[in-house]
Amino acid sequence: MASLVREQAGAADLVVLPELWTTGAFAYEEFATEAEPLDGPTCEAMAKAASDAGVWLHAGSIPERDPEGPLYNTSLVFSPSGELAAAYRKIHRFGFDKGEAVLMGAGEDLVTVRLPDTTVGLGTCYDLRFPELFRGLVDAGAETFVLPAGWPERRRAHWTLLARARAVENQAFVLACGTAGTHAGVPQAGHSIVVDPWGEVLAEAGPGEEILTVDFDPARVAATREQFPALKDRVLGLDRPGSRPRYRDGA
Ligand SMILES: NC(=O)CCC(=O)C(=O)O
Repeated sequence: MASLVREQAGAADLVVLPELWTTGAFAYEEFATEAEPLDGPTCEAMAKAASDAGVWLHAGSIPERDPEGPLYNTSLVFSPSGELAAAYRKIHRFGFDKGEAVLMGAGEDLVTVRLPDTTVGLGTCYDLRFPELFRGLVDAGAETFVLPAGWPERRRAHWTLLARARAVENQAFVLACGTAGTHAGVPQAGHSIVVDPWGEVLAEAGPGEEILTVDFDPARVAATREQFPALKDRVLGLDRPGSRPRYRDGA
């Protein structure tokens, strides 16, 4: 993975990797054996790859071992000088009563990170189904969402639909990077996708392993929000701390 990142030197400003690529999102038995702390060998290698390539690197997520807590599914962002600029512990764990949902702890913090031209809000895979997370990230200043995933092929229609929905409703870019191949018997969707703030798909990968390259202008977020200021018309603020929605039955 580090050599693939290094190949982007001079070609990309930001490189994005998928979810749990050291194990596979469905290789549950490997989470504990492969988990490592945020100063472990994978983070070290990714920090070095980012600085060697001189790129911002969203290094996807890894199983994080917190010496004082449970495992977490943690996404990592490194600056071009190899600093860990952000770590996001996945809030919505997938699996219902098994897998990640029982093997990992839930993150509690919404995380944004300022890149030179855009503020990035972080989400991971299953998080894509929870619009309130992304609205919270918008309230924290996010203009671009970066979302590593290990999304199964059998729900690929949801992947595309939800990536576009999160882009349209938040008037933000969505950069969603998915694993390809088959992990622990689960065929992966691939189809990494980049959606613009109007909901149009700027680029989409195929089902296999691929490097998807896209040029986008972060200034389009402010322009879209100004030209079609729907975000200003939010009324209920159900997701705002202290808000008091009123519910009543019938007339
Ligand atoms: N790794 C995941 O979070 C999988 C999510 C998924 O399969 C779904 O939302 O569907």
